[in-house]
Amino acid sequence: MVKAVVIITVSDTCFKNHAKDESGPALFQLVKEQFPDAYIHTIIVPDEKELIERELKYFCESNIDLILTTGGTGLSSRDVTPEATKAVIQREVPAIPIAMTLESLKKTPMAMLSRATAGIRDRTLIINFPGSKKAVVECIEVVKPVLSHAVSLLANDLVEVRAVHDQMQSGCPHKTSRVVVSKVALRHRESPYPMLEMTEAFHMVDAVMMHWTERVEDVPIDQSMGKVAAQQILAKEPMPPFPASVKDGYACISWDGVGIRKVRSAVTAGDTPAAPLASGECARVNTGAPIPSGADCVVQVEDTKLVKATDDAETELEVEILVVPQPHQDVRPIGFDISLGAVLLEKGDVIDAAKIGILAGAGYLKVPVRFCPRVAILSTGNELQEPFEKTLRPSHIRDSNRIMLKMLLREHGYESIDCGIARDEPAELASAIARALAKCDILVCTGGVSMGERDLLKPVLANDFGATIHFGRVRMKPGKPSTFATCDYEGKTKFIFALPGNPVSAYVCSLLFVVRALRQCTRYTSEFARMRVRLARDVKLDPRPEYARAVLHFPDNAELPVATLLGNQCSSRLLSASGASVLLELPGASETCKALPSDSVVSALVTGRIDFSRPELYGM
Ligand SMILES: Nc1nc2c(c(=O)[nH]1)N[C@H]1C(S)=C(S)[C@@H](COP(=O)(O)OP(=O)(O)OC[C@H]3O[C@@H](n4cnc5c(N)ncnc54)[C@H](O)[C@@H]3O)O[C@H]1N2
Ligand code: MOO
Ligand SMILES: [Mg+2]
Repeated sequence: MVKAVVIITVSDTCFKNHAKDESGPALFQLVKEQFPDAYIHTIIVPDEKELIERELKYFCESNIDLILTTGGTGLSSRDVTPEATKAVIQREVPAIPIAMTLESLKKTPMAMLSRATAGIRDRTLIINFPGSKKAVVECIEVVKPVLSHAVSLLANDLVEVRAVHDQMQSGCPHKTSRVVVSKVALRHRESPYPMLEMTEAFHMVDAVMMHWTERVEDVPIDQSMGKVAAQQILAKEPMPPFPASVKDGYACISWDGVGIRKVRSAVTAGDTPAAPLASGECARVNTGAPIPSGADCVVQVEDTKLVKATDDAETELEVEILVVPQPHQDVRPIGFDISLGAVLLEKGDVIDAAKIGILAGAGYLKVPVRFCPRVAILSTGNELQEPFEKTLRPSHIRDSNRIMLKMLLREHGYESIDCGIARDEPAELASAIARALAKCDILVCTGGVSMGERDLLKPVLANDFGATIHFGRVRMKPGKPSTFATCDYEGKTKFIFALPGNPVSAYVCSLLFVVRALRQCTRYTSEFARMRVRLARDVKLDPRPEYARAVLHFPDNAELPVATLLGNQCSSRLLSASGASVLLELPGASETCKALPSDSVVSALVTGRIDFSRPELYGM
């Protein structure tokens, strides 16, 4: 059955003036008569090969059964429709243009000058028609009898392909999707997702991720930097494990006082002392060397005098102690630095360089830390190009979200896996998500969560992955369509934060949901530090509670820092997050309060750095 048809008029003239298009509307009428229940979409494009190709591919990937083009099949240099078609089809159907040409030749020899082609891409049949209305009417009559059957054949093929794919690993790169792009006129006019308050959304994430926050992993100490200790660690050895000299000098018996000592032995660091000292004897020792038994103090070399040595001066035989030694002087007793059983790490401690040194010194090679989930980042959107691409195609933008989120997570101490860009096509989204889920515990994707007909994230998650959408809207600005879902993938629970595509929304929601969740998993507290600040200027309130990006100033003698918003807070304007130290928690507007005057005190979440290297920003 033919369910969806696209008619593309290819003509520079009609593109400039849609009113001039006669063959497109004629085709529309004829298709409508034959398939009254089909969804029919028409567009006009100029005679540009790349553009035609792009549109053909786009509609082939959108579950369209039949694409009919009209125009651009002649001999002029601008006529490129057959070339564009040949570039996208995988198999030609040569008999269709032959049949059309044979019929047209009965009317006019001009039919010889049409280069129309026909072919198949995936499950879509594409047929070129000439540009004139008369030719279109004649040609459609020729193909009419086979259209329905051809489309059914292609659709049946797909059923088979789907069955094979369903049996295959869901990580298959060619995953098909159960989501059919619905007719745009039938889309929701109201979001079906209830709007959660922020606190409800946080509670939901906490509750759903709770069992993860208890997970612990043992990591080698050199990979534990910045992680949080998951249990108390006690010293299993004292440090030092022997009484050690603090100075380079002579280990003595303090009771002997000042006077001449026989130098009995020499002990450098790492040596084992030979014999115990007797009264009147000393042992030469170095810093860190063990004190021989019998000795109870060390006299530094500066407080002694050489009395007698061997002729070759290789060995000291006698020294004089010049300063009265005190018992225990310059000796670190066993366990002086760390006693046996002392606490090396408390549960919840953030591991730093010194702690790693302590663990190494105490013989710990691994340390139990809070488990850090693997995070993957995926951008979605037909309009997205890679930042490194030289030229920007028409109506395209560069993907800024992916790298921004990667770096934002890194700023907060978390690494992530880059999963590229997926187009807004159900099958492509499904395979990109499947590939990402295979590599991660938490998937962060951006785009495609709002109300547009190409916003397919939620249906793809629900239908293709059986995901539970815990929330799909939150009363917040920016970030209203923020979505949180979980699904089982390859027997494991995966957490999905599907964030809005607007870059600022992605930035703020990543902080408030993703970084927060990661902190909850990896630390014992998820909260950002909160501080009270004064508004530098009046602020108009949005109906939704707003997270405004701001910098702080610290005026002399002011009791609170002063916050200045980083310009226009529109959710597409990433400059408003550039250099932000805090997110101001502005309340939603009420009947009685629609704005906050300057000097009002509001709370601010410290989500960024305070850059003191730019004093002009901070009023210093
Ligand atoms: N009828 C309604 N429309 C919209 C609503 C609504 O409630 N009703 N919500 C608006 C809000 S709020 C937001 S936020 C956006 C969220 O949009 P989506 O998540 O569906 O994202 P997209 O439509 O894919 O893109 C939105 C915007 O962001 C740009 N974008 C997307 N990805 C990237 C990227 N990786 N790098 C840079 N820029 C990106 C994209 O081009 C769009 O301009 O929906 C509103 N609409
Ligand atoms: O909620 Mo949207 O993120 O304002 O732009
Ligand atoms: Mg959208």
